[in-house]
Amino acid sequence: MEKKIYLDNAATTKTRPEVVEAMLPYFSQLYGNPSSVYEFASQNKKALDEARSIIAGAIGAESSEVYFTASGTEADNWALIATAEAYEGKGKHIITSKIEHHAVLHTCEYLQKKRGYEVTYIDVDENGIVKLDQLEKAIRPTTILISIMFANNEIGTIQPIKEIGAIAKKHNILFHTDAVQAFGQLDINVEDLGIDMMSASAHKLNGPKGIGFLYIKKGIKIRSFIHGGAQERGRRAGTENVPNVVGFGKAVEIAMATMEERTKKEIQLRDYLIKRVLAEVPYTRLNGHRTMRLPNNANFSFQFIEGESLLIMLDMSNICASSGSACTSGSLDPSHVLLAIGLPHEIAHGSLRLTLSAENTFEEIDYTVEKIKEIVDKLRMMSPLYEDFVRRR
Ligand SMILES: Cc1ncc(COP(=O)(O)O)c(C=O)c1O
Ligand code: FES
Repeated sequence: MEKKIYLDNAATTKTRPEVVEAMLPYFSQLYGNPSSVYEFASQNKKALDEARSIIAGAIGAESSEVYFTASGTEADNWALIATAEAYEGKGKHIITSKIEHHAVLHTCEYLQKKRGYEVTYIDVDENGIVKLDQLEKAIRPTTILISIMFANNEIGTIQPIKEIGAIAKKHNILFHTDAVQAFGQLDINVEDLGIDMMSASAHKLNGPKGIGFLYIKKGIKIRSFIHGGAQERGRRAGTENVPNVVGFGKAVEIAMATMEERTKKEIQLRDYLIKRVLAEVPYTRLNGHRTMRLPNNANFSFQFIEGESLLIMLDMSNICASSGSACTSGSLDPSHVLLAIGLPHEIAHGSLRLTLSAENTFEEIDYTVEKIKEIVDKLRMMSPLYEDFVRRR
């Protein structure tokens, strides 16, 4: 098979042709600065407003509560750092989980090490669900923020967001969620779920790279993050990336219109893949929750092998996959998420993340399963651990 089989949609997705088309005029003909007063530039201002309104509508928010950022990472940094600064008077304690993306974890470490904050990292159970009793017990009078991701980027586990929102509200604490993987895959209504702040990113839902947003509920006292001009209601300065914002709006419009049909297809492909791999590859486990998981995520651990070797050999078979999150796949440390769900180091190392799209086919899944079987067999034959296991059996 010559064609690439792309099974890494949690890392990024293909920008849809309709999105590219919507963006193009804003590079060429419509290049005005949205802050300028003349008629020519007002079209840019209008385009920003339209995209903001589409995005706000998609999460049950008002346009004035959506702030564009350069990435999901920036939105996470903003939510955490600016809340820390604005609520310092109340206290310096933050609660998060052990399985957050590094955009949250490394920002928490920064606040701990450089700014004197205390951070509690809540455990998850074997399926990756945050322990709610532990979360509630961790709350102190000085707690200013709970930040728990909507759905995990590695194992796909979806958190009980509504329950977490209710706990935060009961204790009068702000609740931020990193919904970078969830937005476009799951129904989200910030009001119903009790979310005060939410991060998202366009390139995970067939939009362009380098554009995200932070939802900040009306009335929340949160500081500006980038200082300068009056863009984004004075809270995030810098001339807006109009083409990217337009592309984000278009991607969200399409994602919302296609969500039901698209995720139904993804779930069929995902469940077929999971069923075949678990049935046909011995000494294999599925990581993450069986049902409370993103429609397109499958994450396996294969005993006695190295995930890195598996990835390289899949690549030679034209299959794009990942062994963890994109930025850590270059490192040899096992994933913090797989360790947090209780996997021993050697099993965490033998993991593979396959994240599908509705454009994948059953034929591609069949080919992938055959390749996995072949490669896992080959790697096990070369593994001293496997040899040892077989001898002792
Ligand atoms: C859960 C989660 N948060 C944050 C990010 C970062 O988003 P961005 O790539 O837009 O910076 C990612 C992307 O890998 C993610 O999966
Ligand atoms: S920094 Fe992105 S996954 Fe770690």
